[in-house]
Amino acid sequence: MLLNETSTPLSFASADPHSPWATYIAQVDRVAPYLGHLSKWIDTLKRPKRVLIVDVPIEMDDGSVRHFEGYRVQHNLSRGPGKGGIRFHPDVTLDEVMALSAWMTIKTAGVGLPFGGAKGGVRVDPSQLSVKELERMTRRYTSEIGLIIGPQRDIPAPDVNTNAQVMAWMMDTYSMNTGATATGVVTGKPIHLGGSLGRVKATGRGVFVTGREAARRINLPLEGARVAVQGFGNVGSVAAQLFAEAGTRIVAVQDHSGTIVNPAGLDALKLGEHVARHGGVRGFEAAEPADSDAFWDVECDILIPAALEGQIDSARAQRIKARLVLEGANGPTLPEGDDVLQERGILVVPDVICNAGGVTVSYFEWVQDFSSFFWTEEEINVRLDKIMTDSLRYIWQTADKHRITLRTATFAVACERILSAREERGLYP
Ligand SMILES: NC(=O)C1=CN([C@@H]2O[C@H](COP(=O)(O)OP(=O)(O)OC[C@H]3O[C@@H](n4cnc5c(N)ncnc54)[C@H](O)[C@@H]3O)[C@@H](O)[C@H]2O)C=CC1
Ligand SMILES: O=C(O)CCC(=O)C(=O)O
Repeated sequence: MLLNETSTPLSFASADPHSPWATYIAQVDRVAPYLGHLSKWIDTLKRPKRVLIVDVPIEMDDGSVRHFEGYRVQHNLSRGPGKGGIRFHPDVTLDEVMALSAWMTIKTAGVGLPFGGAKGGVRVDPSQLSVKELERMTRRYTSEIGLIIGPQRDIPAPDVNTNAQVMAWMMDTYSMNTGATATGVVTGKPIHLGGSLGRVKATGRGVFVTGREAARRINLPLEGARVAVQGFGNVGSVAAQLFAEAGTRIVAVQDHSGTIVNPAGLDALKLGEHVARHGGVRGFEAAEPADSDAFWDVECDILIPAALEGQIDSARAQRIKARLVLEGANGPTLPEGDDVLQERGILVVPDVICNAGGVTVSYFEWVQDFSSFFWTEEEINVRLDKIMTDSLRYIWQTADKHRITLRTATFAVACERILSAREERGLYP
């Protein structure tokens, strides 16, 4: 009988100790002492199950041909098909997609969804492509990863710089290639194509729900609380709007275009309209521009990083004024940043539970597509709220029991589920 797993080091992970994959590995190492006998399977979590690197050549509008590098990583499939978004960004790397897929494994298990973890990406700046070029690239990428995705195998969804239109092209391409309409192959689709009501706002809504519960526990009234948000895309804008509706003041927003502040609170809906028109927060009239680094010194009660990874290192963690950090983004805090925030008594609701609202409603979409029976938005929001609230409560009990952070507690809850499934399936799931 095999007692312990051993593994050779991965040859394709980045050597950078601050890379997203290195961050994920440090987080897994922290949970090992809380896994009991299951810790002998932990190497399973330190290696992606399957990594696909694809060449995506497309014809540009001027007739030239350009090649883009794309990835789909299935980190773990012990509990069900792979699930996770697709990112289009010029800085996408394999290391990053591996980490994002691994965080999906933890996230789906942490909220009890019957999925494993996967993620995909293309190294491209989509703002430099025409709509037709973007469509051609999406379709070619989908055909290339068509080898490993499918409604029962691995189900992509939106992430940074991808949206319902991109999901529609992916669904159509997969359906053409397989010869039958397959709505369940992606989630986050337009409503007419089997998309779910509530999916667009689901991730931001989940950030709000977990934030509301965490604020209640630390006796932080939302009425009048000051909120700073980094990233005003799908996740950040919806979270900001829901927090504003709950009576908070949005005092600072940063995105790729700039940083704006207004200590009296800015109108999140109007800012959303400005971003839709101008492509970023820069130039919003009802706020002052600020230096990008000054964002980390802003006087606030709640900080919502909702942009990219690796934003909160130990130096920034020393400067943050908030009492509560809600990780809308995946991987925004480095392990050393986590340590500083913990020492300073700043509560972090980690990505792997905080932003799980998106994949939860993706699960609802997948279920609705299979049953061809669609729910009302109210049903979706009520079920989402319950899953997020119940999951956070259980994670909090685990954190209290072991006196560990919410991040390590979410990993403990999730890893227990993943590694039990692995053990029950046998040696080689
Ligand atoms: N869309 C979804 O359903 C989910 C997204 N997430 C995570 O949330 C984060 C944001 O994703 P989305 O809102 O979907 O993407 P998005 O593409 O809609 O928005 C991204 C936002 O980040 C900003 N940004 C980009 N680079 C930046 C920089 N260097 N500094 C400051 N801001 C910058 C952009 O300006 C934009 O406002 C990502 O970490 C993503 O993985 C997590 C769970 C689900
Ligand atoms: O909705 C999904 O399936 C995945 C969303 C995602 O990529 C994430 O939670 O990071």
